[in-house]
Amino acid sequence: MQLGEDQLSAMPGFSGTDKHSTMKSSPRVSGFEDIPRPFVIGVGGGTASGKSTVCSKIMEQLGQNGINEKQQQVVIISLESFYKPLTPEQIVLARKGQYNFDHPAAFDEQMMLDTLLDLKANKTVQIPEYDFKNHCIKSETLRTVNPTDVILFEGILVFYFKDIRELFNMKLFVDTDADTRLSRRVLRDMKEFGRDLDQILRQYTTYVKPAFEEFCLPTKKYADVIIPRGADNTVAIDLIVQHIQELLRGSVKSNAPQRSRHNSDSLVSRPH
Ligand SMILES: Nc1ncnc2c1ncn2[C@@H]1O[C@H](COP(=O)(O)OP(=O)(O)O)[C@@H](O)[C@H]1O
Ligand SMILES: Nc1ccn([C@@H]2O[C@H](COP(=O)(O)O)[C@@H](O)[C@H]2O)c(=O)n1
Repeated sequence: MQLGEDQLSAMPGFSGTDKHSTMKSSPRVSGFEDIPRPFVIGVGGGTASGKSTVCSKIMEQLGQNGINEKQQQVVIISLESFYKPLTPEQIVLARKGQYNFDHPAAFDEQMMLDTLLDLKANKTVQIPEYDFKNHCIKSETLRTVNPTDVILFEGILVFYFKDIRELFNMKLFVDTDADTRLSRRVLRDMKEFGRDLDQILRQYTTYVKPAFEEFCLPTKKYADVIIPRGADNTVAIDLIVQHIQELLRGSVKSNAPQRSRHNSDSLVSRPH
């Protein structure tokens, strides 16, 4: 499904056309005709910087929360879905905080690339869901992701892999102070994953922090937009949401002739 004018104009903050004053208030910016669909946004940043929270806020402001997955026009995909499976020996190490989940080699780059290429080709894909408590993929659940308008792909190393980095149409880096990230990470790992403080701090100092400095932080230079303070930065999030809405407005127009659509996706004609 593609975002139609009706749905877009229902989005909070959408300042586009109405049926009587097409484009008068917000002229189409040249170049938007070529906006790809889906529009893929990479969201990088250190652990617990607020990547997921920023993505959720973007979804919410695009009016996408609480919508049936099949009808969602914006989806969030997380890098953790692409962790390589661990051997029994590695699981033992992981339980003691002695496995490096922050190294690029921990991820299945090929699977990530294939999945993103399929999504870019508007194919339906199945994505594993990750279980942080047990350090493995939830074998019983594969998430189906249908062709969509916007993909938010978030994770610590989304900009590390060149092939994947080049697939993004927009790159955001969530930049949150390291002390804040560590304190959030400790609370999250204890509350949500039932880990003990010793294990969390050992893993953080041995692997998480050095890998952040070696592999994640250097990718900040690829970002189009850096978001200081993460989800607290409502100004940045509002601007990004507005920009996505503008882009989608262009995309709706340019893709219309090639795609079948439902009546509810009615488009308002625009001057060229
Ligand atoms: N602005 C914020 N203020 C307070 N807590 C936050 C904020 N942003 C995120 N958190 C909390 O910090 C933890 C990590 O946030 P999350 O968005 O999952 O980060 P990431 O996806 O980068 O790992 C979560 O428990 C989340 O609820
Ligand atoms: N079994 C696992 C898998 C990953 N981690 C840590 O998760 C972090 C990445 O997720 P964020 O939401 O924080 O971006 C990464 O730093 C890994 O150390 C883990 O602890 N256990």
